[in-house]
Parts: sequence; structure tokens; C-alpha cells
Amino acid sequence: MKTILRARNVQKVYGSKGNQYKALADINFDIKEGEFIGIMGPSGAGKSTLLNILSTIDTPTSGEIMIADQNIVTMKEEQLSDFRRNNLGFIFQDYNLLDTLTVKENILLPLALSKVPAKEIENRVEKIADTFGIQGILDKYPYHISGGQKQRTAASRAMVTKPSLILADEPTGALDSKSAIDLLESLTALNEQNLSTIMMVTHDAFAASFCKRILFIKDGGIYAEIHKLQQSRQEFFQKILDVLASLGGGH
Ligand SMILES: Nc1ncnc2c1ncn2[C@@H]1O[C@H](COP(=O)(O)OP(=O)(O)OP(=O)(O)O)[C@@H](O)[C@H]1O
Repeated sequence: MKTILRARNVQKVYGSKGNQYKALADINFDIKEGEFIGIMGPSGAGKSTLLNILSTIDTPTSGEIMIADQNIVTMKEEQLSDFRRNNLGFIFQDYNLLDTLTVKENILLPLALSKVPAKEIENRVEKIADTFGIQGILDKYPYHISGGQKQRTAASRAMVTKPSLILADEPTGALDSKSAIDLLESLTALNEQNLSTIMMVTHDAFAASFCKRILFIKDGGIYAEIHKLQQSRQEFFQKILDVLASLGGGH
């Protein structure tokens, strides 16, 4: 499998001389195409810092990060906005939908911005809406749909461009358990059927149990890594709880 992300010796130091804080100490990991990887760890461990750096909205103090064969650390802001549009998909806890656009318009916006032909847009929106089970609400506005439907719209928008890497930040954080399961099952289906590559930061062991691999971060470093392999989701869930217990701290 192709390597989608390669992080080497990534460090992030906040503050200035005399008052420095190392949020990321020395992070090394790869993500291969088709992985569904979870990032967990106690509050303050460095998860958001890592996610912000991989999202290209923050820069590391040192280290190398390649995403889709491009070095994101040395890119200029103008290249970065093209890079984000062409290679990354984002799913946030609070959805970030545009209220003045319908569900369908929200989903097709990134395709329209990339000047994808109209017919192709129709096909792709139809397909992704089908995967996330939101065909029936395509003409509704965000304020007329539920939180779960908003998140499935946001996930459709993130994935309709077929990005190299989808970055999800607590995507189930604001959802009830039924909506969370619906979302996670749809993400899993896309991951398995389309080989979509997903990295999800979450505090929730249940959500994490849908991943195939989990990296645990503590004090700015990788503390442990576990793989689901042939385990059932319940078995994996228990393993996750065990590692979290050994990590200590609030999650
Ligand atoms: N802009 C900043 N300036 C100084 N310190 C920062 C800054 N941003 C984060 N930190 C510190 O870096 C550490 C890691 O923060 P980060 O937000 O990445 O943790 P986290 O694992 O995402 O935590 P949580 O689960 O609570 O969101 C924390 O100690 C935090 O206080």
C-alpha cells in the first residue's frame, strides 16, 4: 500500500526562550492508503497540536511531514490552500456547514470550486449521499436537519472530492449514540469500499473502536500503538480502555 502520510521527528515548541513548552516532543509515524487510524490521549497530550499541523493550519518547530508525496512543511501559504483543497478533507465536531446553502449545495461546493463538470458533480453527490443515507434531505437547509444529518452532510462534503487524507476532529463529539453509530458505519464503509484514508482524533473509546489502528499520545510523544487485526469491535474496545487506563489523566 502507498504511504499517504509520513511524519518524521516532528516537534512543536510553544513560547519563547525561558518560557518554552514542548507540545510535541518527537513524533514519528506513517499512514498507509486505506487506513482508518485513531489518535487518542489525555487532555493536553498534543492531539490538537498534531491535527493542526497535519491540517497545515499550524507549522511544526522542526521535523518533516510528507502528505501525498508533498512536503507540507516547506510550502508557501498560496500552495497550501491549493494543497488543502486538492488533498485533504475535514470533518469537525461542529460540522462547519454553510447555513445559506442546502445540503446538496454544501456537498457540491468543493467540486464546484474545483470546476468539476456539472454531470460529474451530480453523479458524485448522488453516490456519496447514498453512502451516508441523506438522499431525502438534499434540498433542506442545515437548520432544518438533525445533528446527525448535519454531520453526515459534513462528512459527504469532506469525502466527495476523494481527498488523499480525511482528517476528522471529534466527529461524534456532539452526536447522540445512534447518530454516532450511523456516521461511524458510513465512514467504515467508505474506508473499506473506496480505500479512503481517515485519521480521526477522538476521546471516545467507542468511536475509536471503529478504527483499524490507534496511536495513543502522551506528553507530546507516541505512547502506544494498537491494531484491530482480527479482533471483534468489542474486543478492540476493551483493549482501548485498557491502554487509556494505563495512560492515566483525563480523556
Ligand atoms: N498556542 C499555544 N501556546 C502555548 N501552549 C499551547 C498552545 N496550544 C496548545 N498548547 C499547549 O500544548 C499542549 C498540548 O495541547 P493540545 O491542545 O494539542 O492537547 P490535546 O491533546 O488536543 O488536548 P485536549 O484533548 O484537551 O483537546 C497543552 O499543554 C497546551 O496547553
